[in-house]
Amino acid sequence: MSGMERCRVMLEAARIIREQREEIATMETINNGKSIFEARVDIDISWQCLEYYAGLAGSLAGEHIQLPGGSFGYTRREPLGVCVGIGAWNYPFQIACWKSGPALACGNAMVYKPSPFTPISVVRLAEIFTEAGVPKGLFNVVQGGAATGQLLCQHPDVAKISFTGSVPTGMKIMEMAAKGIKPVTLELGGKSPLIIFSDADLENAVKGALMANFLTQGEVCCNGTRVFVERKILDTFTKEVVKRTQKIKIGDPLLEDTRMGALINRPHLNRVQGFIKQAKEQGAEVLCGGDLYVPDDPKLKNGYYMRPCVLGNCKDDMTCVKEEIFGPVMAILPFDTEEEVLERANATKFGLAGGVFTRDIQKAHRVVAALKAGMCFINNYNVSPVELPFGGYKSSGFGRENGRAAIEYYSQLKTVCVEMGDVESAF
Ligand SMILES: NC(=O)c1ccc[n+]([C@@H]2O[C@H](COP(=O)([O-])OP(=O)(O)OC[C@H]3O[C@@H](n4cnc5c(N)ncnc54)[C@H](O)[C@@H]3O)[C@@H](O)[C@H]2O)c1
Ligand SMILES: O=CCc1c[nH]cn1
Repeated sequence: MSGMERCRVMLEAARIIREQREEIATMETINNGKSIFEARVDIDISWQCLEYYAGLAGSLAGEHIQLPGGSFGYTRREPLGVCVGIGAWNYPFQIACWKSGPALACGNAMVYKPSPFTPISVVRLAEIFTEAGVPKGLFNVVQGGAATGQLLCQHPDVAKISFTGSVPTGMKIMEMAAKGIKPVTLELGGKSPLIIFSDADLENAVKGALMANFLTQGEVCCNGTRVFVERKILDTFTKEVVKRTQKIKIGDPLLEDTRMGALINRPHLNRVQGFIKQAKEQGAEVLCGGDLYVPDDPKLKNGYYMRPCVLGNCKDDMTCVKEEIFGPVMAILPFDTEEEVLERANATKFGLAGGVFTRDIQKAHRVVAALKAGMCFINNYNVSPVELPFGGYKSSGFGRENGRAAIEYYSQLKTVCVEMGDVESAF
């Protein structure tokens, strides 16, 4: 298909998703456990992603380069072939759109493997693509776990792998990709810093800290889980954060007013609880939450719910400050100077995201320029406009999703050199 033809099909897929927003959001809530309120936002970002790449599909082009003597060259932007997408369980539908959007826009096929913990909604995406006119077999869903993922990565017909998941799995994927000389995009974990200066708008900074930590039960890769607060406002900020955290409505994720649903599964809930226990042993203070939550509704009593947790008295060398918890656990850390906080913010193996709240615009830009992270926020956190590239530095991975940048990762450039004169032979 031409770019414009692909554009039309993708726009139709985006339209169907938009039309079926409620049904898909409900499916995603059941799939993952996140609140319906949030699932709707995920679905909106998903159709916006397909719309965005539909828009780019028609304008993909190479360039013409004039050479001496009337000769010239040109480049063609060509698809890679069959791309494999492997997704995590926290944003099942959205991750599949972030991968399939640019992949299909560039003319590739995709075989997608969702996490076995959230197998459902991606199947609906495949059906929607077919309804929209995507040729049969162009977007395929294969269910399974690690073994299936390995088979896909090692398959000789696979041209590219795009992976979203943990750092340890990312390493394995990269090894397999290396053996097949396959390009790979790795969207991995994080332990991102959020820096709150004393001149920040306190109301926005508090809202930002909650957005940075408690969406999707805290199971968000780019969460700003290390909240550095300038000492002058530590007490006021902490009190306000704790007050609002305690008000978060936990429970049945399908209810309209629920803002925090259930964690993904029992082992993960136990793991998160283990981090909190260890934090206490290492001297952190639980300022609120951290315990299990049992909803009144008897049918939910065995659900994987916990109260969102704010940890005070944290030190940089504590496990809860160094490791990705991937649950609703915020660590608050005081700081005194810009120089000091930057050094501490960057002292991590991860580099996915970072944020700063301040009214001083020069300071804001200076700080984000110094942060070693791929996705930085000024005076907000965890918004995901599809127009902006997203991806990590350091162990958080490489390659970018979203924005024009993703086109580079789903296409290859062919150069054609055209001679308009005679061959000047050396022989
Ligand atoms: N950077 C991002 O955009 C982003 C987004 C969401 C989640 N994440 C990260 O994902 C992690 C949580 O997700 P998870 O627990 O599903 O991660 P995971 O690494 O356990 O699994 C991710 C996917 O990889 C598959 N997989 C597991 N082992 C494999 C192997 N050996 N070969 C091929 N595939 C394999 C899984 O079945 C799943 O589909 C967190 O670390 C989080 O930060 C990152
Ligand atoms: O979990 C990390 C951020 C994200 C959201 N959608 C896809 N990735």
